[in-house]
Amino acid sequence: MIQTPYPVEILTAAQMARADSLTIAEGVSGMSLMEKAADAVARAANQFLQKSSGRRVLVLCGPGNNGGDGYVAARLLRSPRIKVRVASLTPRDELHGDALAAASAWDGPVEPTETASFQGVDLVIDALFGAGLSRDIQGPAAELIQRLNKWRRESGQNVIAVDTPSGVDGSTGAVRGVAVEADATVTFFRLKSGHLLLPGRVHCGQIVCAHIGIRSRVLKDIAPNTFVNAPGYWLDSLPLPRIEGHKYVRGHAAVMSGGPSHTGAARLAAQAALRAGAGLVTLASPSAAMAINAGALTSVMIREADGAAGLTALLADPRLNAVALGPGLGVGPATRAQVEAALAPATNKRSCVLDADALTSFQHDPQSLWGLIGAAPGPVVLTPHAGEFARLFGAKEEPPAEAPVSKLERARAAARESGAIVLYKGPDTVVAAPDGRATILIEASPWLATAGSGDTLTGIIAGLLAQGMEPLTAASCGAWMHARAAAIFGPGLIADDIAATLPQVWRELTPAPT
Ligand SMILES: NC(=O)C1=CN([C@@H]2O[C@H](COP(=O)(O)OP(=O)(O)OC[C@H]3O[C@@H](n4cnc5c(N)ncnc54)[C@H](O)[C@@H]3O)[C@@H](O)[C@H]2O)[C@@H](O)CC1
Ligand SMILES: [K+]
Repeated sequence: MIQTPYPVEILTAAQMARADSLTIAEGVSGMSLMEKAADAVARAANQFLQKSSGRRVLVLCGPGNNGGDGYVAARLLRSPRIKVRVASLTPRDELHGDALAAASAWDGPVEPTETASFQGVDLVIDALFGAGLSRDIQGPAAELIQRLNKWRRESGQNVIAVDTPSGVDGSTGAVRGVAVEADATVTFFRLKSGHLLLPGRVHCGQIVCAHIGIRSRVLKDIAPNTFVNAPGYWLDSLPLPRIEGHKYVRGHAAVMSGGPSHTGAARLAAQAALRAGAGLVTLASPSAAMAINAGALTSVMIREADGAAGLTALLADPRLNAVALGPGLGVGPATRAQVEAALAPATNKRSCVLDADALTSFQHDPQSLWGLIGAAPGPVVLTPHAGEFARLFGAKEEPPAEAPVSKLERARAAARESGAIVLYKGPDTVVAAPDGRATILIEASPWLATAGSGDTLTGIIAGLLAQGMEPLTAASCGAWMHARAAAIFGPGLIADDIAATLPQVWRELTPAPT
């Protein structure tokens, strides 16, 4: 069974500060948290040093408690075998609180960072800035980070970041001016959104989440609403077929096909819906494309459905409980009419996934789509990529550096505005619900950037919705399965391979028969 290496909740910097203060209020000292945090950093450093047979460590300390972690890690790491140097951005007499206490407990020399040399260093610990980063990095700190990144690239040696790579905003993943490129990042208690959102994620390298004595029960007070999109979040609600079940219990999904020269996208989606576990999948095909579609299908059923009227007639069957449309449909009024048919009020609950052309067809009038979603007979999932997202929700200009708005918050706002589950695609796919809950995908594969990959994702989600999975979980699980299949298949992947690899993903997720 696949294990998620991280706890499921994701915190903002403010929520993490609250977790700290609730813990301190329970009687745990800030210094004890710092000692444990530094111990986790020292352990990670030791692992790197063992692998590289390195012995010389340089710890770069900043002005706050992140720097404090650095001083403690330096003290814990130093041994007859391991030589540790400390360089600080700030003179010791300008430090306060736990950081000052940590610096005072370090009895070795402290160099100014301006003149600190990387010559002969095997490993650098970046303890410059963590959760307290509050503005763009400039001046001597920026020059130091540039020098560090250059040294890392040229020497091939490793960098471990404490809490976040300095310069990465822990909540948004944005680079504030310049940011450390790390091989590993050791964070504490829970991941922060900036660890998973781009570009922060790329700066983090491998992420370690260490226990430092903060109890999980503080989360009751904090009530986080962002989660790691990995099996830990949705495994319990994964629909599994039952021995006494039959195909109708597993739901019936419909996918609308485009015209004769645009049929492939819908077939990819339909195939993926079946592989995602829907009991039955029907491809709704315009009459002019029937021969082409029928000749290319086996387990997917086919029904003639011309335009919106044809779709309405098909959906009169109450057993069709999930419908997907968009891939290959074309942008324009005909597609808008089909979306209206799919979202038309009905007595049976029917989920709907809208992708690609079904979204772009509403680019000049998104309000009318929000109206349809509000009246729809069941949950609606929108799956825009960055371009479609900008067309539907406004191309929000890159935010000013003072207040970066993350992909996570943009997806959340979009879900609130549209009333739908919004799956904002990318290597850091975010899925957000109108009630504020959101997930960030942890599984990623560069091989997913291939034609038809999005059509497959649409189908997987439709297949999971057909089986009755709650929509935020269905969209999240769909995105994860899609990325996991691509990661398993790897080099040479084309969209057809994603559905073909889903059985392997299912095997990883389901308990072995006993
Ligand atoms: N009790 C706690 O709160 C714990 C905190 N821990 C560590 O403490 C860190 C947070 O500590 P702090 O809140 O002191 O914050 P930081 O140490 O991340 O940074 C705050 C300091 O950096 C300065 N600063 C912010 N942005 C700057 C910029 N762009 N250029 C130059 N200076 C800048 C601030 O003025 C302040 O002096 C965490 O990241 C973690 O490493 C850990 O020790 C675990 C326990
Ligand atoms: K750091």
